[in-house]
Amino acid sequence: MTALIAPLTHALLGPTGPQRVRSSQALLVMCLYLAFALVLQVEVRLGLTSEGQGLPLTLFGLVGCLGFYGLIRSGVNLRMSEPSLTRPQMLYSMIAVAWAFAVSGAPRGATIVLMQVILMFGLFGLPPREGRRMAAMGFLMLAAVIAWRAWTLGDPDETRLDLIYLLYAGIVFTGVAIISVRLGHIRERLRDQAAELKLALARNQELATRDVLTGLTNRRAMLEQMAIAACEIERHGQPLALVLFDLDHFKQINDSRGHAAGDRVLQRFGEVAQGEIRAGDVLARWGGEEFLLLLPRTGLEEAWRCAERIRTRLVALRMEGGQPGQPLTFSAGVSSCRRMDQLDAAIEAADRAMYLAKATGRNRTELVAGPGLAELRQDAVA
Ligand SMILES: Nc1nc2c(ncn2[C@@H]2O[C@H](COP(=O)(O)OP(=O)(O)OP(=O)(O)O)[C@@H](O)[C@H]2O)c(=O)[nH]1
Repeated sequence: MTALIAPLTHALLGPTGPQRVRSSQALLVMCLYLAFALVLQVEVRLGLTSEGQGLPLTLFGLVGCLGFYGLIRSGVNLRMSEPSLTRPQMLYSMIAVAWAFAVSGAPRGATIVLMQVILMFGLFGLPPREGRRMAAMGFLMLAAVIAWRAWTLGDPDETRLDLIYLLYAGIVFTGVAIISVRLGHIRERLRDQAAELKLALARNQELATRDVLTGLTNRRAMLEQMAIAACEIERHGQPLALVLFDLDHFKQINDSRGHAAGDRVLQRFGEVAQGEIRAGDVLARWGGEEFLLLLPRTGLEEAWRCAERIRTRLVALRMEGGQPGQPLTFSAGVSSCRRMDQLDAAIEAADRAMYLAKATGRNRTELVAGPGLAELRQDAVA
């Protein structure tokens, strides 16, 4: 049974998404209309409405329902300024109801309820002002039909009754207009709350992924970024490189010039390094005075050059370092990773290389092992 229902639903409503919602609403309106046509037939059978007047109205409604469903199901509505077709559907239905008021005999007053149902549909799909405009239009349609009836029938009793119906319609439609204003306020509040929530989420995301002092990516977010970059290796086959920076003699900056000065140095280093890397690279504050640079699709040599570029730039700025008379410098370790499962080992290798740089005199960039380092260094100096 379910095997039958799913393709049938798909054929009737189309794939999921806004178009399916529109198709199902058009079908729902068609069902309501069929119920209305049935009641109209009962009126005809009971002799309250003439058959000659009931049939064209039934056809009018049916053509409208099928037409709107066809427009939506075929996707033609997507080329229109209002793909939901709420306004034209409402107008069409209101004309049908006004027509029903014109041709129904004694039960015509009940058609006002139908007009109300149509306006209620509009409450959800239209802005409040449009909803009010529709209510006014419904009222005017009824008034026009009543005027036409008074003109053609010339029966004062019927006209008096019609005017009473019109007054009731006025009350009902005013009520709908008031509800539309209230709904509009609720919708506005919901929109504001959704915007605030979005903002709060973005702020939370920022707090969760950024280092408060430097504004750089924090350690937790960096781990995620590295995992993503490592996954990418498997797709395009190019390695990723890591550079771990540790500012030299940083403790002495704190000790001699104070913690706030140390903070400013950390911030400044972040800015300088950030200015020297490519858009796809990620610089993170890894710990106290340690920074980790992730370079996707980059080999060891290129990463080493990048670290040296940052070092040259930093030294050129001649920021005051921890040692008296010496500029701020860093020691850095470079490593790379060619497989996802090598990522932890690559972080450790960068750490070991950084300690090697410290141990061999600071203010330098090291690789833990591997050939080519001497040549790299010579190239960099040249
Ligand atoms: N101002 C400031 N200092 C920090 C922060 N985080 C860590 N530190 C300090 O950074 C210093 C790191 O000192 P050490 O690990 O001894 O290293 P160092 O003095 O840079 O010496 P070497 O690394 O051997 O060159 C410590 O004094 C920490 O208190 C921070 O957010 N702000």
